[in-house]
Amino acid sequence: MAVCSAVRFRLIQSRSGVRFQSRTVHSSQTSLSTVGIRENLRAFPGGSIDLKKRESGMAVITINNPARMNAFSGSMMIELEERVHELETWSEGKGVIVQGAAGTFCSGSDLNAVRAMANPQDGIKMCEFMQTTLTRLLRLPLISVALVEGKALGGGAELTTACDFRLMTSGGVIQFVHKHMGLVPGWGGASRLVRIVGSQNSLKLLAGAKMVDPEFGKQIGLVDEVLHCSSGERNTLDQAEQWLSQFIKGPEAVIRAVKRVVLSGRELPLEEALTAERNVFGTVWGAPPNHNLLGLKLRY
Ligand SMILES: CCCC(=O)SCCNC(=O)CCNC(=O)[C@H](O)C(C)(C)COP(=O)(O)OP(=O)(O)OC[C@H]1O[C@@H](n2cnc3c(N)ncnc32)[C@H](O)[C@@H]1OP(=O)(O)O
Repeated sequence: MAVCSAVRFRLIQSRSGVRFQSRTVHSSQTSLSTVGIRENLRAFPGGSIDLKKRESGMAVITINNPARMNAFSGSMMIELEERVHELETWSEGKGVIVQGAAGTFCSGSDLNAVRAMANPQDGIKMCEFMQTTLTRLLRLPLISVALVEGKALGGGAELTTACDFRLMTSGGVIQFVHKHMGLVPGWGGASRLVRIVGSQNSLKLLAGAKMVDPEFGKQIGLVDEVLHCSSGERNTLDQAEQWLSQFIKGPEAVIRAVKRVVLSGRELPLEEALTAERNVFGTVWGAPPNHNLLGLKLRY
C-alpha cells in the first residue's frame, strides 16, 4: 500500500499508451510521513464510501454517513482512497458522479476525529493524505461531477472542487466554513478554488465563509448547472446522469483522451501541455474509432 501515487499514476498512463515526454501530470507523492496516518485514521471508524460501476462507463461514488450529515470519518478517508484507486484501474470508465447519501452532500471532516487529532503533526498528515486522494480524484481519466444536494460544508466544499463539474439542486449550499473554526482549507480546496473562480471570488468565499447558493454559484462559475427536482420528475441522480451523459457519449478511448488533454492544459506550462497533447493525439489518430468515424458521412 505504500506505493507512491506518482509512480502509480505513471504506470496507468503508460498502460493506456499515453506518455508525456517532459513532465508528467502525476498525483502528488505520498510521502513517508503519511504512511503512519492510516493507522490513526482507522481509529475513527463509521460510515462508508460506496462505489457502483455501470456498464455504460459511468460510476457513482456515494459518501455515506447520514447520521453525521455524511461527515468523513477516518475509515471513510481510507475508503475514498481505495475507491479512487479502483477507478484509476477501470479501463472502461468514462465518467463519475460523486454524491452524498440521504439528500445531503457532506459536512466535511468528522468533528470528533478533528478534535482527537488536533495536534499540528496529525493534522498535517491527515491533510496530506486527503490532498493526495483528492488530487488523484481530479486527475482520473474520467469526467467527474459533484452532485451537491443539501449541504457541502468545510471538507465537503473542498471535495466539490476535486471534480470537473458541480451540479447543485435548488436549496443546495456550498460553504467553506473553515474560518468559523479558525482554519483554512487543507484538503487542496483553496488551491483548486482559485483555479475555478479566481482569487477575488476565492477571498470572498474563504475570508467571508460566504454561503454559496445555486444562483450565486452559477454567477461566479463554481456551479455548472442547477437541477430542479419536483415530485413526479426524475430523481436527482437520474438528472445528474443525464447531464453527464451528453459529455461521455462515444468510445471510451476518445472521452479519456479528451480528459487527458484538458488535464495537461490545466496543470502544465504551455510547452509541456502542447507536448502532452501531441502524445495523447497520437493515441487516437488512426485508432479504430477514428477509422470508423472517418468512414461515415459526418452529420453533427
Ligand atoms: C480540513 C477539513 C475541515 C473540516 O471539514 S472541519 C468540519 C466542517 N464542518 C462543519 O463544521 C459542519 C458541522 N455541522 C453543522 O454545521 C450542522 O450539523 C449541519 C451540517 C449544518 C446540519 O445541521 P442540522 O440539519 O441542524 O443537523 P444537526 O446539526 O443536528 O446534525 C445531525 C447530526 O450530524 C452530526 N454532524 C453534523 N456534521 C458533523 C461533522 N462534521 N462531524 C461530526 N458530526 C457531525 C451532528 O452532530 C448531529 O449528530 P447528533 O444527532 O447530535 O448525534
